[in-house]
Amino acid sequence: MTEVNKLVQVAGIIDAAEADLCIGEGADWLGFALRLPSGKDDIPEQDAAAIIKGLEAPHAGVLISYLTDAEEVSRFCDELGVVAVQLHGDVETEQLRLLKELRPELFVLKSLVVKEDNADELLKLVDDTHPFVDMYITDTFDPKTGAKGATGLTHDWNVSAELVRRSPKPLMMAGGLNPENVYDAIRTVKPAAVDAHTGLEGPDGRKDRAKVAKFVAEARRAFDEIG
Ligand SMILES: O=C(O)c1ccccc1N[C@@H]1O[C@H](COP(=O)(O)O)[C@@H](O)[C@H]1O
Repeated sequence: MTEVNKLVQVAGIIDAAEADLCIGEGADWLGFALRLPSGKDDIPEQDAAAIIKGLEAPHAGVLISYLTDAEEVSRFCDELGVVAVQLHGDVETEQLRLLKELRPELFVLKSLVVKEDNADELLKLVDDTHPFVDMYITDTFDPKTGAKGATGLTHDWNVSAELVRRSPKPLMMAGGLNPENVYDAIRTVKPAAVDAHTGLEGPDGRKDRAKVAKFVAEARRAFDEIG
């Protein structure tokens, strides 16, 4: 697995062509959002599994999920062949503990959904869960829709920076990142990794090659500068 530092992830992969495009332009990890509460996944599970199984290290597939039950998460990760899972639901700490016990080798990312004034709540979540989490991922709450992922919205980067300073585990920064803001985001927040979904899409809803290429290049430039 890629060293989980200076890592660039692209989320919301919808088919093999898009996966090839992202890997070709230098992304490290690919995120697949599956079993979404809406019931409208962008890619069939068997297609995601086939892409994930074809990825060669250091590239890896990541399950993006709202599942909250450790055994269900573990089974689904097995079916897909992922080495990492990103948990966006309200997972109880006990389920995170159980997941680590069941699957110590599985790389677990837990989302921290930044709202207007929930920084203290997120810091407490980090305090409670960090022994069972490998990396945190920020995301942005959209108060208009109640959405907690892939909103395309940025949040207060001061909160992200505070989370990076206070968390004993590394942090992947996400939420409204795009080729134009990722350089400043990394220099301001100093995360270990970055991730983007909607900011890399063209008007057709597919990943835009030029946007992915610039996102990766700008992220690498900023990571090199922060050392
Ligand atoms: O990618 C998705 O479809 C998704 C669905 C449900 C929860 C999270 C999801 N993706 C994560 O959201 C962040 C931020 O997205 P955006 O860049 O603001 O559009 C993205 O990095 C994914 O990890």
